Amino acid sequence: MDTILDLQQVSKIYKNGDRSLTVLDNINFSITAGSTMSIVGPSGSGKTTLLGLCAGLDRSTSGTVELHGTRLNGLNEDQLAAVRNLYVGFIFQNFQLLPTLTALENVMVPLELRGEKNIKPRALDLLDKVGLAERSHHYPTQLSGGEQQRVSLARAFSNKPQILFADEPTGNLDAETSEKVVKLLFDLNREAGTTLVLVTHDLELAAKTQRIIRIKGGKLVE
Ligand SMILES: Nc1ncnc2c1ncn2[C@@H]1O[C@H](COP(=O)(O)OP(=O)(O)OP(=O)(O)O)[C@@H](O)[C@H]1O
Repeated sequence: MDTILDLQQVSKIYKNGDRSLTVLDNINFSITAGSTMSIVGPSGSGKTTLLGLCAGLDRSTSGTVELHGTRLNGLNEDQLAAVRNLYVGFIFQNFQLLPTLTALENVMVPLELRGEKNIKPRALDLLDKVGLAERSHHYPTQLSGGEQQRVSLARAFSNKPQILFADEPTGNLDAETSEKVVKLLFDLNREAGTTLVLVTHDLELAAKTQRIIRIKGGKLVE
């Protein structure tokens, strides 16, 4: 089986003046391509930080992170962004849609960044997939939390990611919308073979993934 993500002795220390906070302490794990995994643990235990390091959004203080065979340590910002554009989708806890762009334009951004052509119909297709084609011209503030989350999913899908990281994908959603979003995520895994890595407090959702790792006090307890 191919490994898509490998972490060796990864630590993260935040420095604030002369104070330092060790958030992650010697984390080791790897993920098989096409599999599903959840990261669980108490609030403040470092789950979001870990997800950011895995996705190349942030850098570890020590240790190595290898994504799709590329060692992220040592890459400059442009190289990191290129790796993210090629392989990674990310769904943020608070959606992080661009407020001055419509739903459609938000979904078009990764396609533009990849230099692809004929992107409008493709972005519309993706919005249709998440049930929002009719709201494509709405701005984020005109959409409910669940709708914004689905735009954020469509945007992440538009990258055709090899690996999708989702931080609390159901955190702000009602039960019905949450079910729809979870179905979309697992459909993507089944149909496109996208590796899923979820951070969640929802143990029912975590139990749907093939593997669960627990972070506690910055350490991994599997
Ligand atoms: N940029 C930063 N600078 C300094 N400290 C940070 C930074 N980002 C996170 N932290 C601290 O790191 C710790 C872990 O935060 P993180 O968001 O990774 O935890 P979490 O497990 O995802 O929490 P939650 O479940 O509440 O979202 C917290 O104590 C947080 O205050």
